Amino acid sequence: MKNICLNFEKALGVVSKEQIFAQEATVNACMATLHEGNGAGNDFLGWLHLPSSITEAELTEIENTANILRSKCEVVVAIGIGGSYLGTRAVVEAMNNSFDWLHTNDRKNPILLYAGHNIGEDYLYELTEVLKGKQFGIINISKSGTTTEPAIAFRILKKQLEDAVGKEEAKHRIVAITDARKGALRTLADQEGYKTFVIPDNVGGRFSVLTPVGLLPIAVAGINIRELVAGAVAMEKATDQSVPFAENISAQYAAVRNELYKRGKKIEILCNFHPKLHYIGEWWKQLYGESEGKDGKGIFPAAVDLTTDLHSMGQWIQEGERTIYETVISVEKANHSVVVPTDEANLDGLNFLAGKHVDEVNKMAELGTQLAHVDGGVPNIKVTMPEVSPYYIGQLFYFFEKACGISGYILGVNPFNQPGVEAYKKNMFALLNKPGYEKESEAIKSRL
Ligand SMILES: O=P(O)(O)OC[C@H]1O[C@H](O)[C@H](O)[C@@H](O)[C@@H]1O
Repeated sequence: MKNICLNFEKALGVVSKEQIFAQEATVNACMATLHEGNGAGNDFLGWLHLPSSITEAELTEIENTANILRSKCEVVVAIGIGGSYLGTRAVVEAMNNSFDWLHTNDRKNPILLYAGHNIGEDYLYELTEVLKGKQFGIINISKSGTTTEPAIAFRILKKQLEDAVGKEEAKHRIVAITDARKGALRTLADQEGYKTFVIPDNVGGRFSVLTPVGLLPIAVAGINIRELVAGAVAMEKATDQSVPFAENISAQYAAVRNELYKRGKKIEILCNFHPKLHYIGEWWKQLYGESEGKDGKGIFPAAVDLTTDLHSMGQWIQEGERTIYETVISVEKANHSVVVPTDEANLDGLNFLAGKHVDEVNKMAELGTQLAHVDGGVPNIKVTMPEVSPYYIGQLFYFFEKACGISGYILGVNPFNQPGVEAYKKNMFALLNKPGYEKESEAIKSRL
């Protein structure tokens, strides 16, 4: 098996190779801080050796539970937000057929739907409507067990399920993934007798995709979680502390992005030329946004789908403020084959493409875009994955996680907390008159 690889040749100019390699000692020190566990947020380092510590028994238990849900349900709703949602969706959207829900006959896998990642009344109405008359189950995922969005969705869907199949059967169709001891979801799950999986204390939400948080719903969708984990294990080895800087892609990516940041490149745009990787970008935005955006610092993580967004954001990227750089996820080969047909009339003038694979056209768009953006003053980093498969997505996850830990330490922040997320929650509870928020309610209302 190959590994994903990193190429930053086209990021050079604003910063030189020598300047990047001059960071080797700093990067190695940050890597050591991670591995020795003596830096900020060191109680959240469970992800570091997570892939290689997943046991056969854990995988089997997850697969067995997935099989129960798969045998009982046409639809499974994964409830969760942020780290309890994005990794699953990233894998499922990348691996499932893009028109999955239209494949209604002889389905091998239940349809996976999502809830709890917004507070949309219309979304929840439409979801509850579509579930009427369907055999469905629920995976309720919340590390803290107290997050409002998933809690509201669960309250609604739990009732619907119990009304449809009775309380007893509902218990067999609900799985909770939460803290071992704390939180409202833990209390509820224990009281109701749901099957539960634990999110380890030392794994933060945005680093949790390779725990049952991601593995259970991904397995329910019929995707091979063993390959996903195997890919992550391979990358855990390839980016280990023992691997020198010159060969360590996570170390290099962390160094390059910080060197660009120091030189005024404040925004990183993760680009894909593969529409099915859209949610990889969403997952990556949470990983880097929550890890680095604090203390008045941090690269702003943005993401675009190309060529789609070349027809909307392309102008800005080419000629807007020169504070951006790009990291392109490049997929070497497509999983399927579609060839551009010949057309006798050739009214669209496309016969010069006849006989070519669509992916060949896409690759030239990718190359042309890279050169145009580099010419326009946008440094370009490339992460190449041989194909879109669970194995290489597993590699990609771990590659970005490891680089994120190192990068956060280079930046001088605690990459493993997210104190800023609480501000909106506090205001929302005050505005909603949550018991215990009386003072805050009074204060916030006087500002309206
Ligand atoms: O899994 P939960 O505890 O419900 O948290 C879900 C998400 O929401 C929080 O507000 C955090 O900002 C995220 O880091 C977390 O992934």
